Amino acid sequence: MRYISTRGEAPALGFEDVLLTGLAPDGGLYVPETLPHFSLEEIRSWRGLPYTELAFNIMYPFVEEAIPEADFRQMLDETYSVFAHKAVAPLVQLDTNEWVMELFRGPTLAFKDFALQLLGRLLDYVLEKRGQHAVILGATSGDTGSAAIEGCRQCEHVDIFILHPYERVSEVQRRQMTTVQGDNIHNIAVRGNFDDCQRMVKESFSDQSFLEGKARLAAVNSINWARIMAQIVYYFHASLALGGPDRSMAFSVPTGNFGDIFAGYLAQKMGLPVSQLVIATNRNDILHRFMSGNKYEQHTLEHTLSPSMDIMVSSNFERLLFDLHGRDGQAVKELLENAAKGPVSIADYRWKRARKLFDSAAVDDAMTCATIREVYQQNEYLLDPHTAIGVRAARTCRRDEQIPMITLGTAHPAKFPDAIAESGLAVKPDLPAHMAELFERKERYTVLDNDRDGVQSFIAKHWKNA
Ligand SMILES: Cc1ncc(COP(=O)(O)O)c(C=O)c1O
Ligand SMILES: N[C@@H](CCOP(=O)(O)O)C(=O)O
Repeated sequence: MRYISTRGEAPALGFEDVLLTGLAPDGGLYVPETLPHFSLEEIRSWRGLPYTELAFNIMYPFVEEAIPEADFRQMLDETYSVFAHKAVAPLVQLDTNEWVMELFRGPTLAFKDFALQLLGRLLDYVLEKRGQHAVILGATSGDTGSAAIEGCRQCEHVDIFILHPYERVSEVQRRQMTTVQGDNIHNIAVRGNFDDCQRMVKESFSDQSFLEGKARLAAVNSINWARIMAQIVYYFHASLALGGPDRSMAFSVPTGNFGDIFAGYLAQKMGLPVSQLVIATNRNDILHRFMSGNKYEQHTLEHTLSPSMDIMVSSNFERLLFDLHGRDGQAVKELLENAAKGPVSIADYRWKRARKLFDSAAVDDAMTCATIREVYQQNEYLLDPHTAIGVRAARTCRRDEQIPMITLGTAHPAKFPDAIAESGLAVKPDLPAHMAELFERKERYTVLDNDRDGVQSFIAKHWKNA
């Protein structure tokens, strides 16, 4: 399997190099040159398999040239054994043909654990094999950071630097990152927003000279193909649990960086019958405005009750644009260069092709709270604000009541007690036992200005072998 860049100018790479490279040198994102395709018969034969077996069947074609079967199986066993539910991603029914898939039963209580528990193991495996050390640099709006730290903290061959927007993540999210002790773990609160953090990360990958050639950067954000790969699996898992592939499914996906929903799009391309994908955004609704009106235009980023989705420059949207433009990297490059200067549209027939599968809705804070209340009153089931946006968008955009609609439950409500309080419910979601003392643990982080050079100097000074 070879991987090519969405900007068309970087050399194609194999899995190991894609894993370690993160962002392509031409600024693009790597995607597989061709996707594996599974027949309905083959998918049907996976019914009832444990999650790890399913994960192996779906992911192995992407990694087989780099990792022997037994080693990959072992990594998957270790990865999914840390989840608190036997089903790994259990489904909860809200109504007839309406479900939430709980993706927050991993150690840091968000869907990021599915990929980052695996990514840590993959990185360690490959770095060990090559005798190399890497400096992990990631940006987080709250959840990727803690999942990356948890997934990579045991890795012998990495230092981890995570940038989060200062005072723009929930207190639980911040403490999940800043209370993990370790000489190789560095949390930086940037006086800016998530887009600023993500921009710094991408610019640092493009020019790594600040590390003076002594180390290479590795990515934990969904710019790293391995993140997307692991997120494809749970679409198959949900479908198989509800009668797929003999019936089609619809998914509603709380969306920010477009990684999770892009994984759903790939699942469909790999043979899973998916009839609808709903892009569910908060007030930072650039993707909804594009999907509903073919206008891609950046607005000022706003702070909402769903902070993990406070994202305007949505990385993985580039991967979809690449497909919509017939995999013409030059066209994507020009489009994104223009998008940085002002509003852009794509050819109408390309946009209409996207609309066959995708719908979208933007949900504001008041509606998020109303949905948390509504579902709690109907089902005694507490949604986190991101999942609530998914449920509201699912109910708004549903095309066919006969088709199961599955909202991805992306985070545990205990991560966002302020949003739950704001919804007016008198319930306080408890943190699980392993996080019971979170508020007593000592925090360690550094606040830096929104200045790339300052952040890079900090990294250059603090990584282990600097
Ligand atoms: C809880 C939660 N929900 C939804 C999202 C959006 O996912 P994506 O960025 O893959 O679109 C994120 C972060 O990205 C998140 O942390
Ligand atoms: N919501 C994310 C933002 C980063 O997204 P990623 O999927 O590209 O890592 C977060 O919680 O950090």
